[in-house]
Amino acid sequence: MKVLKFGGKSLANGQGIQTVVDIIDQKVKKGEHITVVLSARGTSTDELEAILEQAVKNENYQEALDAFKKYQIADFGNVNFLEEFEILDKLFEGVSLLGDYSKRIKDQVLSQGEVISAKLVTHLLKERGVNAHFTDSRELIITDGQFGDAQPLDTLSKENVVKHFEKYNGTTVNVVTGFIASNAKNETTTLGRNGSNYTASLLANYLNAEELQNFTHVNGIYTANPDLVPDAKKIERLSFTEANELAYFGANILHAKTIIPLIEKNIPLRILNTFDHNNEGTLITSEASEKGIKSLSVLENVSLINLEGRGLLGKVGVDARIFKALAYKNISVSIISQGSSERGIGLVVSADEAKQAKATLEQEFESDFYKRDVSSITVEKDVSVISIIGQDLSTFHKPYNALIRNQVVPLLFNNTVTGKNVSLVVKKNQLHKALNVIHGEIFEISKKVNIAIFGHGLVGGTLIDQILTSAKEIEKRKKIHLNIFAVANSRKVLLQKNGVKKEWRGDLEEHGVVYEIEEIIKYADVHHLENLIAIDNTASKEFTDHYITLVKHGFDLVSSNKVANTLSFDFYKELRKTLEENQKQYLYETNVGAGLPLIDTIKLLHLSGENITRIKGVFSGSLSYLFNTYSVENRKFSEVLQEAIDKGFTEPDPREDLCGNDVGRKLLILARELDLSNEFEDVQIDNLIPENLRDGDAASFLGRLQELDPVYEKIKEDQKEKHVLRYIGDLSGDLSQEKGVLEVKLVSVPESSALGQVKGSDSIFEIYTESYGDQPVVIQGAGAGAAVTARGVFGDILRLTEKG
Ligand SMILES: NC(=O)C1=CN([C@@H]2O[C@H](COP(=O)(O)OP(=O)(O)OC[C@H]3O[C@@H](n4cnc5c(N)ncnc54)[C@H](O)[C@@H]3O)[C@@H](O)[C@H]2O)C=CC1
Ligand SMILES: N[C@@H](CC=O)C(=O)O
Repeated sequence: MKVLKFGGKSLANGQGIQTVVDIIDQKVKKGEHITVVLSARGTSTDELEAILEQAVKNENYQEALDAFKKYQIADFGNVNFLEEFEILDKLFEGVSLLGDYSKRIKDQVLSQGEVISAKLVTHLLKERGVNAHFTDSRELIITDGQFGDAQPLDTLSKENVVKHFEKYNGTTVNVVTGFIASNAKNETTTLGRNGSNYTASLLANYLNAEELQNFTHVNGIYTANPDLVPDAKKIERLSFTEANELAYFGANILHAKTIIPLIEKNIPLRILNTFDHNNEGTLITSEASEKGIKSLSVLENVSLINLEGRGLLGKVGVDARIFKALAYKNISVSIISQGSSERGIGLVVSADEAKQAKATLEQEFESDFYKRDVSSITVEKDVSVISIIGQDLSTFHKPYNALIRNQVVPLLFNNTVTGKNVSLVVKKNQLHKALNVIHGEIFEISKKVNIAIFGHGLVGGTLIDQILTSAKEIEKRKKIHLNIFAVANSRKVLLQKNGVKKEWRGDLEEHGVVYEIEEIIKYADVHHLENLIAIDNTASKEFTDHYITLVKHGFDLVSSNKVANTLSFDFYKELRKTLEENQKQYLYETNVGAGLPLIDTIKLLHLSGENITRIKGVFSGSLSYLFNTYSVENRKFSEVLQEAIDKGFTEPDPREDLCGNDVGRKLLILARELDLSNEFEDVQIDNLIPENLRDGDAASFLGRLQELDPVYEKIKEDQKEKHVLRYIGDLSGDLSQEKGVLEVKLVSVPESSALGQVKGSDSIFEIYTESYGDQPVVIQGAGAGAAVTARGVFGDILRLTEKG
């Protein structure tokens, strides 16, 4: 036989109650032998309790009582609830007159909810032709006399149940009231909250059921509450021991006491969804899962009490006094943690008891305050407890580090030695983010990385498209979910917390809003977005002003923009200090050599103690293309320059390349990687723009490109034979000193030399070091272009996700 238990939400008016009847009917038709245990319908128990409170205060409860009755009758006018309604009328009237009620009376009131529920379902089943039998559990389950939370007397109860089921067996479906029972004097008692589940597991035990099916309104037990963690996954199988841990830590679908009768007889428990027939739910058996489960549970509405004092050190019995004083006031402590120095003790209590707990402790430690042994007792009101069940300390660093990276610093944490769980107290306003961060870290579910992209021109736009194209594959291979939640230009931003789609350009036009950087930060905060990365694909100085703010608000940074690394050395250091303080990263591999792995290589060589003595080469992709082509082809300088612009090799303002600033910046960035403290002003630059063309805006300059032609024709002609022009950067001098020599210049080199061999838009970097001697490490390849640069930025994003 299977025992089926239906909860309040399943039995609510409308779809619920009809579905419950359908489920039972179908099982009977299939020939299954079943027994049904029911809770009160909808929120009946809470409503009856509220009416009782109104009655005891002599308030007008009639309206609420009428609403309760109306709900119960609803479309079921032909079911007779007169007896139950009369009982309620009398009980409430009495309570109202007396201005008092006992737990005994309360049990009588609440029990009507289950009686009405079972009576109704029995009636509806009979209408369908099912041989249903209303079974009042008060005639079966006998308890001690403790009203409100009675304990079943097993031998007697079992005898009654077995006898009853012998009498009503075969095709009969017993529809049993959950939650309620009676004592030896035949008075109504109740089994406490979750009592209906308890009734169901007692029946399953007494009747040696093959399975207990608990029908709820959720698909089973999840790795975390899906309302708080959208990525939460259903757990297919659990062991009773694991379920017990979950039950203890607030997974209110289970309660420890309801599992014990099942464990005793090894009866599987399946948690099912009344409203989703196709779902197999979660199966709980005595078999331990191989890997051990992990799950997150949350205690909300708790407060953290902190007791501090130097004089507590080594004092005997402080904890005992805390517990005793609080126990005396019936205040339960869910977590206690104390430093080895015993100077501070933190304890978690229910939020509504925090004020009383503080007062109680202040009274208990009054003389210790006087002696200055205790200095303060404070309450942190808005906190929550997250318990990572199945977590031991060997791998706890992973979720913990992820929390810190996301700027969630737990106020307190503790673990059990054998129970394999770690609990963390966090500020309530960080709960949502903390849960999602931990969840992403401990489950083999994709870790979500939330990206804000600033600048969607050539590089930025290509990057967005590259990410959207590869996102699925990356998620499959690396379990990283790249979510672009913001795309901004200098005027507008498109904000989509679940990620922009391939139509982002049109969406930005249509739904983009004017913004300040603070609003993007706030958006990420309000939507609890974790693992934040801001990408700067602008060429803007103004945007770099936001870097420090972004880092302070938990963003890692990636930039193709070179400006931030070439502002004053003071800013350079301040940014790095802020990054360190906030444990954030800043990656900018594309700043020099676009997608080439240059910065990483130099960093590694330098960090490993390799003495870099000189770096020399063609640093600019656009100018490489310009001079490589112009040197060997019989074309006008202006024509080739326009081609470089059209191919997307130049800066947004091409004069930045031609005036040498772009190469100067790259050189300075490399110098600073070697710990040199040069400023931009230290770079000696050959400006390729003749003086008469330097003033004015970019558009007017582009209109006068032909004026460059005679200048460069002469330079080309003045070269030695078999020589070509190259615009190079050169970092030299004694690089062990504070500053190096940084030069950017146009040179004529033999076409057979390494520099002379460079083709297309390739950059070439010769890195001279002590160990490598005269033979430099050479890195060569495409040094400009939207696709390679965007790919380089993408690489930095992936590097960051791996560091996490
Ligand atoms: N093109 C290339 O080969 C390479 C470019 N880079 C760098 O990539 C960056 C982007 O270059 P492109 O895409 O070619 O430029 P672009 O001019 O095509 O795009 C720049 C974008 O930045 C936006 N923008 C400007 N100021 C902004 C602000 N304050 N806030 C938000 N958005 C702002 C503009 O609206 C535009 O969408 C530059 O810093 C460049 O130095 C780096 C390596 C190679
Ligand atoms: N304009 C730059 C682009 C890469 O940094 C270049 O030409 O190299």
